[in-house]
Amino acid sequence: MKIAILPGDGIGPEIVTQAVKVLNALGEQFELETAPVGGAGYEASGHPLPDATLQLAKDADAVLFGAVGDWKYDTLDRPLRPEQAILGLRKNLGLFGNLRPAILYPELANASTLKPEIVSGLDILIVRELTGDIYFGQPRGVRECPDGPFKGQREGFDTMRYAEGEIRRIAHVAFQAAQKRDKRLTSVDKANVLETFQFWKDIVTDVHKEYPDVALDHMYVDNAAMQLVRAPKKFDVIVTGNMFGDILSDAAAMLTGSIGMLPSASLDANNKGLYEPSHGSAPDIAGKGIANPLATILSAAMMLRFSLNKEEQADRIENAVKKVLAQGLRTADIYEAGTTKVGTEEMGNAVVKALG
Ligand SMILES: NC(=O)C1=CN([C@@H]2O[C@H](COP(=O)(O)OP(=O)(O)OC[C@H]3O[C@@H](n4cnc5c(N)ncnc54)[C@H](O)[C@@H]3O)[C@@H](O)[C@H]2O)C=CC1
Ligand SMILES: CC(C)CC(=O)C(=O)O
Ligand SMILES: [Mg+2]
Repeated sequence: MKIAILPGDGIGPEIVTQAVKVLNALGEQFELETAPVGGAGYEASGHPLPDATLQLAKDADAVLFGAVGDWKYDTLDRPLRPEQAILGLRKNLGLFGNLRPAILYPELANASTLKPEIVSGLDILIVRELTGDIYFGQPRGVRECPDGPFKGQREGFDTMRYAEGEIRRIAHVAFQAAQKRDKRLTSVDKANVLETFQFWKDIVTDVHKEYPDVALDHMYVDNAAMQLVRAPKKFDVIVTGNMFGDILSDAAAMLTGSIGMLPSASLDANNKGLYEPSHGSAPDIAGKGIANPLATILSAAMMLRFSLNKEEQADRIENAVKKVLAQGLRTADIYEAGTTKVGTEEMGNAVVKALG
């Protein structure tokens, strides 16, 4: 089985190194091939998603991705900016289904900024559409404002759009995920304001007819943001568009103690996938050896489960993560008094040791 390893920028290489160590300790015969991506791709060959990196990702059975981006690239033309690499991989590989499970491990109940009684036992799944919406809609750019009080001035604009088929396929992913859980699905939209999301709501409602065993409700995204911090355990599965899912999943990350705990799977129609932590390249802590590698290690577990058909090995990794947390080991982002603060590498080593 071939796995493309794309560490990227910032803390990307630090956390991916730990996940690779864990994969190598499983005793499986994986073929791992590493390639530059993001700012590292730009430095290596003048493009954030070099042709060879994209080809490797296409040829592999799965992709393990770190993170891309650094402030120093923010003035480059947009097509050359590191973030285009992850957007390009998602689009080129057809990875429309993004699963972001927000699970609070009992040992981290006090690491969350919310009261333990609000978050303990939390286990929700955010299903984010990943290849459409305003992140990809055309046209976009900066132009001369054609009308209104600011006519003649420059204006920035983007296009929000969703095709029926795009909504249907992510709705099926979400309903099927809900069927395997508590059979409750909340579709998050902004149908009270946006045409795109009234359409979204109508299509999700139509797809629901095929899943009568799942209870569907609809919620506006502003209310969903509030409910996520007010009573997050009321959710089971959330399905939403690309931008709302991006924002809500960062909020959900804090319910689990830290964004360094939130893994993700980005899947195509055949469960081929890219696996990455939900966070970015964290330039503020890059190179310090303090980043939490657990979201990446847990993403590797999702890779084993969803794309490589190695359920038992996925369980081994997840159990090892539970074990190190029970041992009291914490990176700085989840540290609290009475626990043992460890760095990125020590945390990775502890997970390897706990594999059993
Ligand atoms: N998929 C990707 O590659 C993504 C890339 N980005 C890029 O990452 C760069 C930084 O973006 P930010 O908005 O700062 O978001 P970020 O997620 O990188 O960091 C936000 C905050 O969370 C902390 N953090 C993130 N991951 C952590 C970890 N594993 N352990 C401990 N603390 C962690 C950071 O130190 C920072 O204070 C930007 O260039 C952005 O475009 C952002 C999100 C996703
Ligand atoms: C480049 C961004 C769209 C990445 C991001 O924030 C995410 O996928 O969560
Ligand atoms: Mg994000």
